[in-house]
Amino acid sequence: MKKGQVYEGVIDRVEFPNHGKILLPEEERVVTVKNGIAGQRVKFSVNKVRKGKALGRILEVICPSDMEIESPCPHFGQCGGCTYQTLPYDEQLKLKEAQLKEMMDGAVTGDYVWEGVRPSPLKQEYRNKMEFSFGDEYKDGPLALGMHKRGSFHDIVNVPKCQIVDEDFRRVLACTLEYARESGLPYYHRMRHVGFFRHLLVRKAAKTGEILIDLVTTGQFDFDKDFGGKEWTSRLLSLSLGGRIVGILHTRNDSVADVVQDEGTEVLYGQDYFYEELLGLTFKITPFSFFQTNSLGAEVLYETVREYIGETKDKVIFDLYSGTGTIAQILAPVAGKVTGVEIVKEAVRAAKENAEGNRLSNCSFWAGDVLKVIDELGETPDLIVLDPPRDGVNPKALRKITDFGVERMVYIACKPTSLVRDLEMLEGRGYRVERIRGVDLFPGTYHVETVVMLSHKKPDSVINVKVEFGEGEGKVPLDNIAKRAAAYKPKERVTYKMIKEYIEAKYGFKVHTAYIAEVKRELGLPMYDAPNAVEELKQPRKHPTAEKAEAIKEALKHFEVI
Ligand SMILES: C[S@@+](CC[C@H](N)C(=O)[O-])C[C@H]1O[C@@H](n2cnc3c(N)ncnc32)[C@H](O)[C@@H]1O
Repeated sequence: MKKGQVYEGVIDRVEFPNHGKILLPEEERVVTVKNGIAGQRVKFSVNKVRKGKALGRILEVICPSDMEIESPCPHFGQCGGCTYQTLPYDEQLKLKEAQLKEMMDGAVTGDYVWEGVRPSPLKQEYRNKMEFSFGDEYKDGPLALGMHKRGSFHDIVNVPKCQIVDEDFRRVLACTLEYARESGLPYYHRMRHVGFFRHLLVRKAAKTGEILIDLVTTGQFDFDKDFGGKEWTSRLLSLSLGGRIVGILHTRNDSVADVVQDEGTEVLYGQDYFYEELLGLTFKITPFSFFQTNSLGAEVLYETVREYIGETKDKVIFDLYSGTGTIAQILAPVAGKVTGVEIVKEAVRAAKENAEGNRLSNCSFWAGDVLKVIDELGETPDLIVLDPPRDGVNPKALRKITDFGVERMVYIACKPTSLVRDLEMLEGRGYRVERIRGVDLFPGTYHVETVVMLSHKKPDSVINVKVEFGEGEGKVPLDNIAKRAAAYKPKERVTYKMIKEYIEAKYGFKVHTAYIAEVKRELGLPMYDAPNAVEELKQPRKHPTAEKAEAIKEALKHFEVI
């Protein structure tokens, strides 16, 4: 088998997140392809070959799987947003259940109660937030506004009929694209760093119907004179929508990174926030703070948290990685006190305002990194809820969290592979997994939320053992203890900085963080995203030279990462 060769085969199964496995017995290989469905006969090309494994790319689906239906979305296949639009929803759930259960069975050592995956109340039109990108529809235009094409970091596909958002999103999208095309201004080219249009952020609350719209551009053209921001605003306001526009904003972003970054936001109409309701409470949401993107699904998720945390009367609860304070406020009415910790200041401000608005006086919120802030809180929790970003919890922070020794913890994970890593440490530190339930907040895609209830193991009985240390019969030599302690000492997390410094000292050249990330990704190692990255990273990946890739691998070996 060689790189570039084309084969045909049937996808045997799909492993999390979207890795289809094709068995080729004549080649004695399993080829992994992305975004397929079990049972599909596909034509694929081989991209990489390594020992018994190979990576391929689907070129064509020759015969669909028996399970498949016609996609409700006409953009499916071209658009990089969804993976499973042609799978009936109950099959999507079965797939997520099987994948999640397999991962959890592999990660948890004892018995636990597996509670399946709860469906999203809405299968389509469920998102309350969408971040559309500007680009070229074809190589030389015209201007497009939509999603990244599947497998591409550059090309944009227009998605006027996107099915995971409702008609209001589609109308705002169409109106903005039409107006942007009329203006004749260019989109911001991420490689050449020239141009104007970058992203369109649309948020709409499922319960209140309030809509917030934010156009993100560079400062390379004048927003009023060249683009005509006022005219765009009045066109939006004249749209006939099911919901109500409460704010239209313009955010300037001249940074090179291809994520939405706020370098100054101007309110063109109304206000720079909107309100959403969850489980009877009201939340003020600002443009850049985290809020679950499926409001009705979030209610199912938070109900699970409330059920898993158990008896909370008079208890002190820590809500770590608290975002706009949703979980803290949902638990506060039945708890003694809840303390939230969140790194984004804007989210913390919103959380405090929200708690006031919801008349909850037993919540407090602290801005900062969980790793540092929990040392400064000056209180000890009885129960802990953890809802970390995609990378999971920093191992040093997890150590401190487990040091509290609370009786029960609830861990919410949006990336099960990070959860698997953290469960190993939690079990190693005396926690036992009691219950696990998935909640599907992202129909049509491979993403799934996982909620885990953990309890601290308490001894059933205590036996007193007398041990004498020293040399001689019946005594335990002291150096044996030191050796065993060294073997159990947890490894320190290896940082990008350490790898860079090692390589510079040994090889005399510098390596970019993105190169290290690329090599780690290639090796299938866990990745640590930027804490505040907005959803998916859309920057083109950087590829190191062979020499640098080898140096990085050697450094990873040196630090015992591989
Ligand atoms: C998955 S969200 C959970 C938010 C919230 N629990 C909710 O349901 O809306 C994770 C949150 O962790 C925050 N975060 C990321 N790294 C952090 C850190 N080191 N310390 C504190 N918060 C962090 C992010 O800004 C984000 O708001």
